[in-house]
Amino acid sequence: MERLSAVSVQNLAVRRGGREVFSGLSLEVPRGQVVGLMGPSGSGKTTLLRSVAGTQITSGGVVTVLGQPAGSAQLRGRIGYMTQAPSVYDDLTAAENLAYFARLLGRGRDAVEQAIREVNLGPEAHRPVSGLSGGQRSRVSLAAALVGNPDLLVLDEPTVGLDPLLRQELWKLFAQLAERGTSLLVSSHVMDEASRCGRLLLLHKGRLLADLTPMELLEQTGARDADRAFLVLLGGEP
Ligand SMILES: Nc1ncnc2c1ncn2[C@@H]1O[C@H](COP(=O)(O)OP(=O)(O)OP(=O)(O)O)[C@@H](O)[C@H]1O
Repeated sequence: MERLSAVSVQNLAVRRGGREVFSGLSLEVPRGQVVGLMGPSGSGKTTLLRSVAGTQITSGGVVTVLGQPAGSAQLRGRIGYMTQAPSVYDDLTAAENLAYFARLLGRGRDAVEQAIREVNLGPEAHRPVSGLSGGQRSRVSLAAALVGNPDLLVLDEPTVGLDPLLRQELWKLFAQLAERGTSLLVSSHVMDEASRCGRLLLLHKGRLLADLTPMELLEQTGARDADRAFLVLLGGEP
């Protein structure tokens, strides 16, 4: 099972700020699919993504990423991680940022140009990041995660602040990347994005509530849409 998974989480325990976020969380992220990590604010999505990226201190359990322990040096360059806060240099242009990250990862100019094309940045790529809109900045961060052509993309709410057209374009890009064999773990609290995923992991209060396809989510709950389905899974809790 583990060898076939992009990510395998077993009995993960994490405490943050003296509070238990996870106590024995286990789940698998299959390879070559867009897996949506869904759940309300505070359910633990970011904490799980940090654990996968190897930036979260854990207090128990095992997280295996592409067959290696999370955070190990061999994974550098094989994972692209886009955090919620933009993680690029404000005083550089998008293209300069990407050239810098590409150099760190041993990639050339073509990787920079491809990443700019993929996130549809266009002329904004040559303006300092400080002068870009929120949506443009988040696309620069996404391009920075893509520039190493990683096997696994870990994206923390990548579509927040984007207009519906851009959101649609990005979900199309995610599907194309998965078709090429990239594994994607994408968090969102917007349940209508659930239908765009190949598989869903639903988190609630640090527990895995469901691991299913969008179709199964609707079938199993009898709900008309993902928003209502989630409420049904919560037992009618608002
Ligand atoms: N820096 C921190 N210090 C202490 N506790 C934190 C910290 N960050 C998050 N937490 C707590 O950890 C729990 C999980 O938070 P997390 O950010 O992983 O949730 P989330 O599902 O990503 O939420 P959101 O959708 O709002 O980003 C929450 O109860 C939160 O209060």
